[in-house]
Amino acid sequence: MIIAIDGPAASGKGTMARRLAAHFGLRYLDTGLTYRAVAQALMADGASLDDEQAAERMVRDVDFEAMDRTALSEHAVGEAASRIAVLPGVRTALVEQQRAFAEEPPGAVLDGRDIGTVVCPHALVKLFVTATPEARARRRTEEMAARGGSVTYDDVLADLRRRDERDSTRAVAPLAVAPDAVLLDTTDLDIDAAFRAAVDIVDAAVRSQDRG
Ligand SMILES: Nc1ncnc2c1ncn2[C@@H]1O[C@H](COP(=O)(O)OP(=O)(O)O)[C@@H](O)[C@H]1O
Ligand SMILES: Nc1ccn([C@@H]2O[C@H](COP(=O)(O)OP(=O)(O)O)[C@@H](O)[C@H]2O)c(=O)n1
Repeated sequence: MIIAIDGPAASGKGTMARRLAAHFGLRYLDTGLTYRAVAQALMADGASLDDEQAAERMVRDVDFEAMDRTALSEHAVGEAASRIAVLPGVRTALVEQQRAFAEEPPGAVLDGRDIGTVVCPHALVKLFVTATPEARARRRTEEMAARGGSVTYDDVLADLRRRDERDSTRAVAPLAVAPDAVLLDTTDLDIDAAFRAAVDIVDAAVRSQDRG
C-alpha cells in the first residue's frame, strides 16, 4: 500500500506521515529532506543555487537512509530547497529515486508537494494536508524556538508565504491538490485529532479496495 501526503510547509504532513507509517507498518520517506539534502550539499560546496549541473551531480550523492532531519531542519535550508526544487533536472533525478523507494514492498508513506500528482499517481490513498498560513507559522515558530532558534513569527510567516508562492507557481510539478486527493484542514485539529482523521480516511480506502 502507498499513501501519498502533500501540502504546504508546516501543515503537519510529516508528523502525520510518520505516525501513519508506524500504524500501518509501512516505510516512510520525507521527500522534502531529499530537496533539503541537495540544497545543503550545494551550499557546503560554495556552488550557486541556480547551478543546475552541480545540483544534478549532488543528487547522485544523496543517501536516503543517511539523511538527518535535525541537520537539515534549518530555516535557510528549507528556503534553499524550494529554490533548487524549481530545477527540472533535479526533480527528474530525485523523483526516480523516490518512486523506487515507494514501490518496494510492503509499501510506504511519502510526504512532499507532488507525491499524489507526480511521484505516486497510483497511490491507494492521497491526502492533501493544509492549515492557514497563520497556524502554520505559529507551529513552525514554536518548533524552531524549541530547538533553540530565534526566528520571529513575522519572519516565519513571510517566509512561508514566499515558499507557498514559489512552490505553487513553478513550471514543473507545482504544489497542487490531486483530483482524487482528500483534503484535510488541520487548522483546528491537534496532532492526535488530525492523525485519527487520517487513519479513518485510509481505513475507508482499504475497505473500498477490498470490496473491489
Ligand atoms: N495538527 C497539528 N496541530 C498542532 N501542531 C502540529 C500539528 N501537526 C503538526 N504540528 C507541529 O507543527 C510543526 C510542523 O509539523 P510538520 O509535521 O513538520 O509539518 P510539515 O511536514 O508539513 O512541514 C511540528 O512542530 C509539529 O509538531
Ligand atoms: N516533494 C517535494 C518536497 C519538497 N519540495 C521542495 O522542498 C522544500 C522543502 O520541503 P520540506 O517539506 O522539507 O519543507 P517543510 O514543509 O518541512 O518546511 C519545499 O518548499 C519545496 O519547494 C518539493 O518541491 N517537492
